[in-house]
Amino acid sequence: MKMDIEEILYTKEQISCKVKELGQQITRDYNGEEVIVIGVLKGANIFLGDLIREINLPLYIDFMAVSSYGYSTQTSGVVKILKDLDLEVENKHVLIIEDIVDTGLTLKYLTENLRSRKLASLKICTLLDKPSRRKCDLYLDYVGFDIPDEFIVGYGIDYAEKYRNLPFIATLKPEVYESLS
Ligand SMILES: O=P(O)(O)OC[C@H]1O[C@H](OP(=O)(O)OP(=O)(O)O)[C@H](O)[C@@H]1O
Ligand code: HPA
Ligand SMILES: [Mg+2]
Repeated sequence: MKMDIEEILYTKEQISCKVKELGQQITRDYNGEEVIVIGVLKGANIFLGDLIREINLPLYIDFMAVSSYGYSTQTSGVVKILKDLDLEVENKHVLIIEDIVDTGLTLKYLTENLRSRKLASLKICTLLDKPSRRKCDLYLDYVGFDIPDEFIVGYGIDYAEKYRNLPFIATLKPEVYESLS
């Protein structure tokens, strides 16, 4: 996989430092309240695993699976719920954990869906934000890094389901996309 990498944007150490910072900020802001974190599968899985161990609050974990990118670098724009929550979220503080916000369409859909469930509060935490690509209005409560308009992989994030296990965040060489498209 190493030979597919063009540039490392964030190393394992830089990610770990940012995850600690986010965890501390979330711990302070919720002030001892119980929180349900919702990971958006599959991309957020690794970030969620690291982040929750930096959050010192009574915490419950659930997951939702939605998909819009499939095997492409372009969103289909159509978001489908593939797996819904197991936990009851009415009157609960809910924190959505995402790996990356790009067009924002995935989270726009998810937040609208969750808001109808009478939560006590709803916030979003994303490790990466690509604001230049946004196609809708979306407020992000916690953001790790703002990134430029480049397709990235690693630390849970895939291209055609590959590269999720890279411990860093990186761009791929152009020929990798050509060979898979
Ligand atoms: O802001 P958007 O343009 O909607 O893109 C962001 C979403 O796209 C990716 O997920 P994807 O649908 O590829 O599924 P995955 O998490 O299983 O990789 C990523 O993990 C975010 O959930
Ligand atoms: O930059 C990206 N990389 C991988 N998956 C994605 N889904 C949205 N943006 C991206
Ligand atoms: Mg993906």
